Amino acid sequence: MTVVLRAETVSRVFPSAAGDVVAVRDADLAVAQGELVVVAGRSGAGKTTLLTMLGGLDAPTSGRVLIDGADLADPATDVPALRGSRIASIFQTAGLIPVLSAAENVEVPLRIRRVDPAERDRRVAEALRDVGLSDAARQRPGELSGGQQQRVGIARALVMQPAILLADEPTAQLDSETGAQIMDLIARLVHERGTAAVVATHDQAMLARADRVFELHDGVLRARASEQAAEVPSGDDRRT
Ligand SMILES: Nc1ncnc2c1ncn2[C@@H]1O[C@H](COP(=O)(O)OP(=O)(O)OP(=O)(O)O)[C@@H](O)[C@H]1O
Repeated sequence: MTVVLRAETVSRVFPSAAGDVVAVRDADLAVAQGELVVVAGRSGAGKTTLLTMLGGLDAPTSGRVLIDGADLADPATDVPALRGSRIASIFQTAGLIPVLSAAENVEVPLRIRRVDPAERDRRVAEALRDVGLSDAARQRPGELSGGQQQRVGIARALVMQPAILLADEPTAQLDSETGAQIMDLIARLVHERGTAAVVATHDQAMLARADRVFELHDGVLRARASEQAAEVPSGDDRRT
C-alpha cells in the first residue's frame, strides 16, 4: 500500500488574548491509496483545522505534512501545483455556481487546468455518470435537491482524478438518508479509483463506511481501537 498523505506530530496553535488555543495537538496520520479514513469529532474538536493543514491551506505550528513524500513546508515543494493536481476538497455545501448548469460546474476545474474541450466533455460526462446524475447535466443548482447538489460537488472534486480527497462534514446539511447515500457514494468512488480520502464528520452513522476511524477530541487524534486491539492479551502477554 502506498502512503500518499502523511501527518507527523502536527500541531496548530492559535494565539488569542485569552491564551493559546491548541486546535490540533501532535497528530499522526498516514493514509494510503484507496483508503477511506474517517475523523470523528464534535464541533470544535479540530477537524477543520486538521483538514486545512492536510490540504496545504494552513501550515502547522509544529510537525509536518507530506504529500507523495514531499514535505509541504520545504521551499522546494510547489504546494499550489500539488494542490491543483493531487488534492480535491468537499465541504458541507457544494458551493456550486448558481448560473452554471451541473455539467458546467463540474467542468470548471478542467477549464482552469486548460484541458482540451473534447477531453473535458468526456470527463464531465463520466463524472456525472459516476455520481448518478447524467440526466441532470443541464440543470442549474437551484433546480436540484441538496443531495443532488452535493453529488455535483463530488463530481467536480473527482473530475481532476485527485490522489487525495478531503471532505469536511460533507453530509452535515443533509437528512440522514441522503447523507448515508452521499457517504456510500464517496466510499465507492474512493475504493474504485484508489483515492486516499479523509472525511471529517460528527455523524456516528458515517463511521460504518470507513476503512479506519480516528477520533479527534480537544485536538488530540487517536485511532479508534479495533475490537481485536481491545481484547485482553492472552498467555505470556497478559499483564496484571
Ligand atoms: N483562526 C482561528 N483562530 C483562533 N481559533 C481558532 C481558529 N480556527 C479554529 N480555532 C479554534 O480551534 C478549535 C478547533 O476548531 P475547528 O474549526 O478546527 O473545529 P471543528 O472540529 O472543525 O469544529 P466544527 O465542526 O464546529 O467546524 C476551536 O476551539 C476553534 O475555536
